[in-house]
Amino acid sequence: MPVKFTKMHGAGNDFVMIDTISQRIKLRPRDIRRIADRRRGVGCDQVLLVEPPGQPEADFRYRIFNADGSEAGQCGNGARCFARFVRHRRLTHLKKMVVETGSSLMTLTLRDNHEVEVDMGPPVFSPSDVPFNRDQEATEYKLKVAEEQLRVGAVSMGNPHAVLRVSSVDDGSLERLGEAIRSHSDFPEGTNAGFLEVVDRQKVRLRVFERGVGETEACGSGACAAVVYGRRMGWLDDRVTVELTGGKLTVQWTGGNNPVLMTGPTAISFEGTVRL
Ligand SMILES: N[C@@H](CCC[C@H](N)C(=O)O)C(=O)O
Repeated sequence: MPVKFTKMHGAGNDFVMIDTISQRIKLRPRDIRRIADRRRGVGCDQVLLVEPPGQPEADFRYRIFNADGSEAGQCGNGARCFARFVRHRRLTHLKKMVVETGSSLMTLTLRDNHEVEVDMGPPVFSPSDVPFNRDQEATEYKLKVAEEQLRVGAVSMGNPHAVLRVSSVDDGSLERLGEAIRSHSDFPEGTNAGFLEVVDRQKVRLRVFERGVGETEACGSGACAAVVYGRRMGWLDDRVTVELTGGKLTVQWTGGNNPVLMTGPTAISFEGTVRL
């Protein structure tokens, strides 16, 4: 079966976008894995499926699948690419649109120079909603990984994130720790693991080991979770530049129940057809 796709990325977090409105197709987890395979398929961190909206307030709906075939509730960089994709494919003339994902309704705004701002909604801290196996909500928790006692923030941005402050993201042990945190049994649905280096109150460096993928060049929801945690801990201001391996994002959060705003680049790499 031939399936048309557009390959995109946001700061190096790469996506295969498939319009299932004009192509009447159903993809199984094994099809997703095949498409995401960097040797046997197109190659990407996530496959995003564009669908007609389910809720009346939404202009579109999209589903997010990690490279391993698992479905996720949120994808910040994917949301930016999604807004650019539906404009590029002339599926809408809107520059501001409401989009439904597995976990929320989000407002996406196209800005100049192919930048897109995403209103990610308020962060969620209640452990049962992250989900994270703790009885009491806290800004920071102890987490035992192998023999080490770590301190992490646990935040849901529509998907689960554990964030750990480190003195340098260039530390050689982060890969091992990232893998161990991603699959830690205290996160019953797994988690994305972010390592945050605070450069100053308005600038951080971040590496993210994503659930269902491994280390990615950027993670939009991970950038939001890291800034939220850093601001709650009193290390960061309301507006922060997040430097990831693949590029920079700007995250703004004024605290409390206010939404987290994330702005960053989008790029179209190529278009093609994959045979499943
Ligand atoms: N790359 C994303 C996050 C994608 C989903 C994540 N791996 C999960 O399983 O929760 C982003 O930019 O937010």
